[in-house]
Amino acid sequence: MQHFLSNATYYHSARTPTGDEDSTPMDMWNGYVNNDDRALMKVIKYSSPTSAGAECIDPDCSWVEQWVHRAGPRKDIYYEPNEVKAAIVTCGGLCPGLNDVIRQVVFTLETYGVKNIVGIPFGFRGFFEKGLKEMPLSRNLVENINLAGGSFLGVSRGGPKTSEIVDSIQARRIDMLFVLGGNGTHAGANAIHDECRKRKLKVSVVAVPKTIDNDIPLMDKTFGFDTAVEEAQRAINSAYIEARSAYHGIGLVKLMGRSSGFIAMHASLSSGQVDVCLIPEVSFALDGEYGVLQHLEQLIKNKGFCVVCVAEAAGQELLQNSGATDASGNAILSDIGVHMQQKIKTHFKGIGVHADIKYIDPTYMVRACRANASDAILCTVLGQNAVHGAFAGFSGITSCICNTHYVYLPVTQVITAPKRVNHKGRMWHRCLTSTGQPDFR
Ligand SMILES: Nc1ncnc2c1ncn2[C@@H]1O[C@H](COP(=O)(O)OP(=O)(O)OP(=O)(O)O)[C@@H](O)[C@H]1O
Ligand SMILES: O=P(O)(O)OC[C@H]1O[C@](O)(CO)[C@@H](O)[C@@H]1O
Ligand SMILES: [Mg+2]
Repeated sequence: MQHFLSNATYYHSARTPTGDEDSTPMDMWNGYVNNDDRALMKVIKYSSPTSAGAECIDPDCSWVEQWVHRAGPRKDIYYEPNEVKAAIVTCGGLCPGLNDVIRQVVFTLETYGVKNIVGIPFGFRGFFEKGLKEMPLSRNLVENINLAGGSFLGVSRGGPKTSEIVDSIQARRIDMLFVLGGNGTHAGANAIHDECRKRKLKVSVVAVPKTIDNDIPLMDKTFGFDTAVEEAQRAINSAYIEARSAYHGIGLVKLMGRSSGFIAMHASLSSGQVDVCLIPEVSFALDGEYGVLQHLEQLIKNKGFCVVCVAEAAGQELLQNSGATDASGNAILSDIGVHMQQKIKTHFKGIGVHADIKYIDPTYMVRACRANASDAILCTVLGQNAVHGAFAGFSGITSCICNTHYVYLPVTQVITAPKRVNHKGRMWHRCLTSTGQPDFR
């Protein structure tokens, strides 16, 4: 999908180099990314599949180069900016940085010369629900939205069928659709892209990977994850202070993560205050000689207090499952935090040892805040690159960071399955070294 219509005017003349900055002759340097530029996805050569965290394509783990499109502005662009109508939609749950991305998408579109920019309110529902009107967007309007958390456009789960969304895209004459969301949203974006191709519509569908869960494969991280970890750390710190100050204090913190334990693992690592970290990727027993409760008993005996961090999806096999799903079809989890709180209380009562349990569930607090510095920068780059990708004529891509480089990945590649913590990987083992916890099996 790359038939170039015009030359890009993305760069301001003030940014054109004077010729002094480097040795590239003035007439050759243009500051644009070449269409054939690629980034290497993986840089470690594992000599054996038994190496810690090895990700091998072949059984013998031979080196396979995987190149991906480098993101950034192209000299030749596919659309006439003044004819473009661009729309932005934010789907799924909230995530720090949504407003930063919306803002950068608007800024970058305007820099290209796009005048018709709209926001679709409340996720994919905004394409369908009567009474939800598209919101005209401009630099002036979005100038300060990054100062607050949430989504300026609103979010939602569930919503219309793909064909209805594409009917709406067609009726609204949208040329570029920027879709901000997690794995569900990416599946939605892919379905929209496919339907547009089927109908031979010239629409660029470009996603930006958002989720505090960090569960989208192939990329270093999703925006919002760092901020969520930082906020989660505050909850752990409070649990630590409460536990440390109480006689036989046990601080218990439950952290979000629908199907993966990245937030729990990273917050445990970064806080350095956690004695036991439980994630869904590693099964554990609560009862018995090698169970968590026995270990807590030892911790209380030996150091007088302890802190436990449990991911919300951990230990689901120990609980009754209602089978219920949310509007997007995601399973509704049973509450492992409350379950553990009760189990710990009962256990210590049963052995006649005093224990003071302080349970903290920060829930939405880790994601309803504004982006921290590192996420704000990531959002800025991903948002700008999303627009460059659309102008380059790409569709069905996501703007992300791989192996520290900014790239475009085909959406189809990132919706295969949610990324999960590798229990044989170095990071999980670092976490175990830090907490000092044994295997609970
Ligand atoms: N397989 C799918 N095909 C088409 N649309 C989908 C699919 N899965 C989810 N969606 C749509 O994508 C939107 C967001 O999905 P979902 O609620 O799962 O959030 P998400 O993008 O995974 O973000 P979060 O990380 O917050 O859960 C919803 O409106 C949902 O209807
Ligand atoms: O926003 P809701 O529907 O309450 O969903 C909560 C879920 O969303 C997330 O915050 C992001 O996927 C998960 O960590 C959590 O399980
Ligand atoms: Mg999801």
